Amino acid sequence: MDSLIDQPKTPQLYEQIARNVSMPVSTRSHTMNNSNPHQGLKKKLKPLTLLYKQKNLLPPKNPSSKNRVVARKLSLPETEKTGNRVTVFVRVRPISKKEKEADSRCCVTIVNPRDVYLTEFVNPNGYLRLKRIRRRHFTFDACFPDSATQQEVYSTTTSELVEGVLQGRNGTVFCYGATGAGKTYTMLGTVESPGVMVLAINDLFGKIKTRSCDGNYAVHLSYLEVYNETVRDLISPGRPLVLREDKQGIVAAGLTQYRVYSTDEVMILLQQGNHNRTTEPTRANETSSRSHAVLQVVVEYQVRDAAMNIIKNVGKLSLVDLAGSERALATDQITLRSLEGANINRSLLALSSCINALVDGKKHIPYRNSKLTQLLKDSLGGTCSTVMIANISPSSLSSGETQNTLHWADRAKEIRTKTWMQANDANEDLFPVIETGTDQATLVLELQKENREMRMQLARQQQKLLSLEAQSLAGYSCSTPPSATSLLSTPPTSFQPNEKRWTRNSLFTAIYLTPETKYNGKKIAITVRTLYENVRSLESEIERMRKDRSLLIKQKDDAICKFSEKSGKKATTAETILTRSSIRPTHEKWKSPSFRSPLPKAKKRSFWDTTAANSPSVTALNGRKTRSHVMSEPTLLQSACRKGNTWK
Ligand SMILES: Nc1ncnc2c1ncn2[C@@H]1O[C@H](COP(=O)(O)OP(=O)(O)OP(=O)(O)O)[C@@H](O)[C@H]1O
Repeated sequence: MDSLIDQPKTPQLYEQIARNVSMPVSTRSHTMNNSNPHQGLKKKLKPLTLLYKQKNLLPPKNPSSKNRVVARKLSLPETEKTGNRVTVFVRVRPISKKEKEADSRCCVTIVNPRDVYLTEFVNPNGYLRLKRIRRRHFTFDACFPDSATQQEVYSTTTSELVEGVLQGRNGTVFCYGATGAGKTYTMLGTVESPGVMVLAINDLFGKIKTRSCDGNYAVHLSYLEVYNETVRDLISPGRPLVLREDKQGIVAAGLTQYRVYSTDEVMILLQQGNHNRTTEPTRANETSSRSHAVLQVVVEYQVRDAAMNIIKNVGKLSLVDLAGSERALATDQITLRSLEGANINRSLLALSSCINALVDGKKHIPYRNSKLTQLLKDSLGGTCSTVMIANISPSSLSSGETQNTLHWADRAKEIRTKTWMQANDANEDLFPVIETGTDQATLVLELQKENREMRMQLARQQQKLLSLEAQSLAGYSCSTPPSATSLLSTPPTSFQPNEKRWTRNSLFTAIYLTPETKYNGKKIAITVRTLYENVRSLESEIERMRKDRSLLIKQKDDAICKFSEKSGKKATTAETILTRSSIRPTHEKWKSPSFRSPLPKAKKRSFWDTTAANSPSVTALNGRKTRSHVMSEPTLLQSACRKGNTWK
C-alpha cells in the first residue's frame, strides 16, 4: 500500500483506491494484508488520509473547521453503483450552543467521504469500564460533515433522483433521525439556505422548461402530514384524509393537488403548509416537528425520443420529513406531548419493522402497522428509487440516538426496491387500505364477504358441472344406459393407460381440479373416468358384503352343528333352509334388472317373517323366537343386491 503513495496519481489509481474504500472493512483489510485484518488499521488508513489531502479530493480549505472532509460521490464503476438499492447518506449537524454549554464531546468522526466512526465514551464513574472507549464503524454512500452546504447535500443525494423523475420514474427522499438532529433543516432549510425540497423543485422547473418539446408542462404539488396516526392536508387543512391503494400506489383520498408554475409559488405553498404543521418545543428542539410531512410533486411533460416520436413523461417525487424519535423519561407525565411522542415512536418502530422484514426478505411486510409505512410502501418495497438521509447530532449527549439512527440507516442500505420489470412480473394484487380505527375488524368483514362470494361462485360452478355431467351421461347412454361392466371393460378412448389416475372417488374432484375443461371434449372423458372409478368402488363394496354374508352363514351353521351334537337333536343348518326354500332362486332373479317382485311389500315381509320364524333352527338356538337376527341376513342381502341392481 505504501508504494501506492509514491506512484503518480492517475485516475485509475484513484478509482482503485476508491473501490478499496467502498469495500467492507474486513474485506479491505484482508486484501491489503493477509495477516490479521485488524492489525495496524491506523497505518492502513494513513495513505488514504494522505490521498484525501490531495487537491483533487479536498474542498477549498476552511479555516474555521479543521480536517474538513466533504462528502463527494466516489467514481465507482457502473456495476458497483447502487442500482435499485436504497441509497443511504449521513449528515452530521453542527454541535449546538446548548450542547457546548453542557460540556458534551464530539462523538462522530467522518474519516473519508463514506466512512463514519461513532465513539462511545464510557461513564467516567463506571468502575469496571473506566478506560474503555468503543468505536463503531459504519459505511454509507456518502457522509456529510457539519460544514456541508445545502447545495452539496442536494447535488449528492437528490439531483440524480430528480433526473429519474424527469424521465418518468418515481423517487422518494426521506430524512430519518432523532429529534433535533437536523431533518427539517435538511429538507426545508431556511430562507437563506433552502433545503432539499426547494432545491429539487427549482431544479425540476429549470430542467423541465428546457426539455419540454412543446413548452407545455404540468407540475402538481400536494403537502400532507401524519399526526397522531391521522393524515391531514397541510395546504388546505380540513377533515382527516383516508388512505387508499390504487394502481399508482397509496394515495390520500381528497388531498388537494395544486398546479404550480414557478419555484416562488412553491415556496409560498410550502410556507403555508409549514405554518399548519404541528410543531412544539421539546427537550432537544425548540421547534420540533411533531408530525411526518410528505411533499409530493407530480411532473408531466412531453419530449421527443431519438425517432422524433412524442413521448409523455410522468414522474413523481416524494420528499418526506419524518418526525424525530424522542426518549421518554420515567419522570414524564402522560400529556399530549408524551402521547404524540408515543405515536411518533410507534410509527418509526413500524418503519423499522418494515426495514427489517424487507432486509430479511420476508414475504409479509407489515406496512399496515402505521400510516407512515403505508405512505412509504412504494418507496421501500415498490418500484421507486429511494434515498434516505440519516441526520445525526455529533454530541456525546445524544450518542444513544445517534447509534440507533446509524444502525437503522445501515440496515436500510440492504433494502432493494423493485425494478419496473420485476413489478410487472409480480403482478401483485391490490387491496384497499382500510382507514377506520377498527382496521382489523373491517378487514375481517371484508375477507368474510369475499369468502362468501367465492363460495357462491363455487356453488354455481358446481351446478353447471352437474348439468354437464348429466349431459355427458346422456351422450354415452344412447338408447340404453351403459352397464357398469361395459364401462369397466371399455374405458373411454381418451383415457390413456399411463395417464395418472384420480386418487379420490368423489364425483367432482376431477371436475374441480379442471374447471376450464368443462366445455371441451376432454371434460366428458374426465367425467366418465370418474364414474368408472365410482362404479369400481361400488362393485368391490358389493363383493365385500357378499363375502361377509357367507362368513356369517358359516359361523351360524357351525354354532347349530355344535348345539345339535350336544342336544342329540337333528338340526337343520341355515344353509339347508336357504337351499330348501325358494329364496335362492329369488336372489338370482333379483340380479336381473327386469325383476319386479310379484308380492306386495307387506306380503313380502310376512313371507320372510313366516319363513324365518318357523325355522326350527331359530327356535332351537335361542329357545324363543328371535327373528330379528335371521331377518337381518336376507334384508342385508336384499339391499346389497338392490344396490348392485342399480349398476347391473
Ligand atoms: N446542518 C446544519 N447546519 C446548521 N444548523 C443546523 C443544521 N442542522 C440542524 N441545524 C439546526 O439544528 C436545530 C434542529 O434542527 P431541526 O429542527 O432541523 O431538527 P429535526 O431533526 O427536524 O428535529 P425534530 O424531529 O424535532 O423536528 C435547528 O435550529 C437547525 O437550524
